[in-house]
Amino acid sequence: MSDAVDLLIHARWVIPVEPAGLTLERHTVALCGERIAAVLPQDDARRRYPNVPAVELPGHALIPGLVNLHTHAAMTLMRGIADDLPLMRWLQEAVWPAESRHVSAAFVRDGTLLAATEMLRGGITTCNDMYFHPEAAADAYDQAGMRAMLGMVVLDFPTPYAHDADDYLRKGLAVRDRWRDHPRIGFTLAPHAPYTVSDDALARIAALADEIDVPVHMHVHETAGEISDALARHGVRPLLRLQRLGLLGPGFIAVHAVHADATDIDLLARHGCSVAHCPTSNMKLASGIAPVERLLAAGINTGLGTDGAASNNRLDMFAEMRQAALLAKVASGDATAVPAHVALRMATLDGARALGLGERIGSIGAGKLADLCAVNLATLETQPCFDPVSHLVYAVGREHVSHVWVGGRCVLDKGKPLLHGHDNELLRLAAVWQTKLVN
Ligand SMILES: CSC[C@H]1O[C@@H](n2cnc3c(O)ncnc32)[C@H](O)[C@@H]1O
Ligand SMILES: [Zn+2]
Repeated sequence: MSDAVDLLIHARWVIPVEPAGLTLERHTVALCGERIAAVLPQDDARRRYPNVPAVELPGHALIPGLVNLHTHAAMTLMRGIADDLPLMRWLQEAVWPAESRHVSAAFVRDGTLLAATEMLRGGITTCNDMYFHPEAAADAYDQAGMRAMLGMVVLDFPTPYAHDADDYLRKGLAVRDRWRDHPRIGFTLAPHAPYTVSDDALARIAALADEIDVPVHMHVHETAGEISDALARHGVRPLLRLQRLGLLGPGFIAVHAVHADATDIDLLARHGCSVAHCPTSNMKLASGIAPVERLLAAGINTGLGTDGAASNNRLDMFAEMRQAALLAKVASGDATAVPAHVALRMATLDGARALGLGERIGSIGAGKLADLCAVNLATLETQPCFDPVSHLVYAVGREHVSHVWVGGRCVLDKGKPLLHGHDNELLRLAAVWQTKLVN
């Protein structure tokens, strides 16, 4: 065990996520810089490190920082502009027109700062973001102190951000070059969806993903219409088309996978792909229910995502854990489907693994980065507490999050943000954009 320790976090419960099902009572997580040096019983820690600064969490559960495996962060500025519509009407009648009028680097920077603040307050320390102007999003995550994977997005149609697939790729790669050595910012290739990107561009993205070794982040099989349109246009289901174009592999993150039949599940499993399950967005857009228990049974790594704030409308991974656990039971008719500890693993380690970060984040153990979230379980609505994992998934909300660390740096202290934007400034920015969007 390392003796170079600079912070002790004494918690009533430490839930490391790995090994599965373990809850450590009255344990301490000892930090050294950005990493976890040790996890040990509190009495031992107090004896061994009497002079090291300590944070006391006497009624709290300490869990790995939550990993939001799919979002469009800057869409916080469009929260509530188009509710109660199905996906294609939502995109074509409301969201894409609004994006073509308003999205700019400034929009993305401000919207992402708002999103990062919301996410960090809710215990999310890493997100997988897919949106225009990743250079502006990178600035926001840098300022907020959050970890993020940014999509080098590709669409076949022009937007104010880029005019064709080549232009999207060139811009994305230039941003990646500029942020290459940042400790908290990484990149994915992010073709939007099978119905918005051509075979030619997809084949180039597949080759590029291999060459530069980045994950591929893509909406896939979100609606029944996507499947029937693909059958009419290409003669095959979208996932089979993607496989033929060389896109499927361990770095492929299939977002939604709502309409995944046995052949699709077999394809995803055989290629070691991951799925980003977004239960709230899928319910709100009436896209359907992803077959999560069958994905898990097939051994497919499945994380959780919020999607953007215009289709959820919260960036709240406690809500997603609860929805994922409940929806799996309804869909399968089996109350044992997605138990609480599985929902927590999906929201942490499985998300980290999908992003290729499973060795660095997603669980609490010596050597891992200290991305941590403390949840206050000493409240009236969480008494009595027989099992903290049960409360984390079924009883608490994000308002119970008290402390958050990203890479050993405290970004939320007793509910107070330390680094990210000041509330007044964020409120002012949101008001400015609201005025612009209604005009
Ligand atoms: C290329 S930037 C991302 C692009 O995706 C749009 N979007 C947001 N949510 C969804 C969804 O659930 N399915 C498909 N597309 C979605 C977003 O508005 C941007 O245009
Ligand atoms: Zn999405």
